[in-house]
Amino acid sequence: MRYAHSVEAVRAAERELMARVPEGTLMRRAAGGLAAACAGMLGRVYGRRVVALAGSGDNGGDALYALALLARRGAGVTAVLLAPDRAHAGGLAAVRAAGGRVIDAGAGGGAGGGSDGGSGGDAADGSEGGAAGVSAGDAAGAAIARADLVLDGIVGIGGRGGLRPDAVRLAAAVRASGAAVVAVDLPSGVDAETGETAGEAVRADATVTFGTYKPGLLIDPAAQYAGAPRLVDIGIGPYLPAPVAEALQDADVAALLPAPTGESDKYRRGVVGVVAGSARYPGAAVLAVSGALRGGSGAVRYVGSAGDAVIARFPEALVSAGRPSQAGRVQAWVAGPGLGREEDARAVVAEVLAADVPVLVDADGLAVADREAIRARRAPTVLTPHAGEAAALLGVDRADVEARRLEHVRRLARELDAVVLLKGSTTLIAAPDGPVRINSTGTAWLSTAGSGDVLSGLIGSLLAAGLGGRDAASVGAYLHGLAGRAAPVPFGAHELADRIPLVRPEGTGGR
Ligand SMILES: NC(=O)C1=CN([C@@H]2O[C@H](COP(=O)(O)OP(=O)(O)OC[C@H]3O[C@@H](n4cnc5c(N)ncnc54)[C@H](OP(=O)(O)O)[C@@H]3O)[C@@H](O)[C@H]2O)[C@@H](O)CC1
Ligand SMILES: Nc1ncnc2c1ncn2[C@@H]1O[C@H](COP(=O)(O)OP(=O)(O)O)[C@@H](O)[C@H]1O
Ligand SMILES: [K+]
Repeated sequence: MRYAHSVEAVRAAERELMARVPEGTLMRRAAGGLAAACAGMLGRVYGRRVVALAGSGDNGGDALYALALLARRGAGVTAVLLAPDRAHAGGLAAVRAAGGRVIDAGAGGGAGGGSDGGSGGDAADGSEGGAAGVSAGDAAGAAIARADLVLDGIVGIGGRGGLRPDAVRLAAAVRASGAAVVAVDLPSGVDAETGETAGEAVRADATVTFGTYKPGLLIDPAAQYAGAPRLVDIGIGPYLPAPVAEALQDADVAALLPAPTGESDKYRRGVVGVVAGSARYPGAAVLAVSGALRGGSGAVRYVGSAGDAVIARFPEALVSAGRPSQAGRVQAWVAGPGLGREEDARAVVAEVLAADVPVLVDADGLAVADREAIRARRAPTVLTPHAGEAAALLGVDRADVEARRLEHVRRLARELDAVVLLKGSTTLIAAPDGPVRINSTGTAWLSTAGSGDVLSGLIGSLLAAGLGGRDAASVGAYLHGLAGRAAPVPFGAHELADRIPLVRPEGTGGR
């Protein structure tokens, strides 16, 4: 599991630990881990050109100390200072002592700002290159253009608002160069708490973060800027409170996935009931059933008007045309995909919500479900809106939900006293309490008609197999995302379910 904590929690834990260890210990640990990660990315350190962009805070300090460590291993290093007067004194001294070159980001030419600290060797010599989008006289731009690796230490968890003009210019130069980019703690310009970006931000290939993940590293759009996130343990773990967000990894999913045992029969494995499709949208029924058949429950019961289409595609489905309450044994229901919003749809959704078993409501089901009926339920309830559906449920604009997804998914979960899975490029899963689960296994190719129907069937099947609401929703989103990545592109939603067995993490399968 990846755990993420708020900036406030990180700062408090840092204070607790700092009171117990010699001064500078945490930054030394952070910089050591950072330098090791950079060395790993470079492969060979000796003779490579490394540039650190250093802001005036501790984030810049981390970058400078790491740069000094790389210089000691033979890299030619250049520190680009955004605020030379306020640069981290210890970090700067370390770079100078290691023979690194120091330049001022704002200087118009040469090794400007009077802070030239000597050359770190041939590889870092400051000849002025012609970087794309960077003026020929710009020493910082030239160093960035020639770099093998750039460390982004402009700003970390102390960042406020969008990047300032100097930083914006450097972020653009970094993007134009072919250098690998490692963000220090966070890509500069992204919001640590929410994953929002205000204007320009640094685009990293990897982010080395300290102590714990920050929610913004795991949530889009910031997650797209972070590249591969890596955690360096600096010892604050024992002082951190419960996380605000978390993300399942393969091992967590493998441990949660249901698999039959010697004593299993189809009823013990769980029967999932699917109420979906209509004369107008029979395909939604087929797609939801396709997902349900791949979740690991023992049987799929379809109830509705699209039984012929379902059975033609999936002969193993148990099909009936009557009411959900007369359909026979069901351990969890999925209601809503393609159901329409007529009176009849309202009635069957109400019937399903009245059942004392786990229920997932999606799509049209969300439009016709009675809020009080949802709130009154005792068995787990999972709602799976996309941003537009969540906006309708909350009575806000879709754009508001999209801009502040974390806030809105939490609010909806509390208002409806249910597990809410908010779909999108990163999928967020919130229960009324506890950490929000973040899933980013998906791909933009999943934005294809009907892919949400497959997801709802899959999650319903996991509910029927016995997973709780939060686990079923997050495991379902995880597998659905991986299935999208495994499918040849472009794909149709009907191709997704067959990929699910191929992407189940190792260690499961019940064999
Ligand atoms: N917590 C921990 O456990 C540990 C934390 N560690 C490290 O400390 C980092 C936090 O350091 P921090 O508190 O000094 O803040 P930081 O991120 O450097 O930013 C402040 C500076 O940025 C500036 N600035 C602000 N906004 C800006 C913008 N939009 N665009 C441009 N500039 C902007 C702001 O300028 P000012 O407003 O003062 O003019 C100020 O100078 C953390 O991320 C981690 O790397 C590790 O060493 C080990 C343990
Ligand atoms: N850009 C994206 N990146 C990753 N996944 C996405 C992206 N856009 C949509 N998805 C996923 O695709 C699915 C779309 O579901 P939904 O909006 O309900 O579509 P439909 O109603 O057509 O089935 C969701 O699982 C969602 O998280
Ligand atoms: K940074």
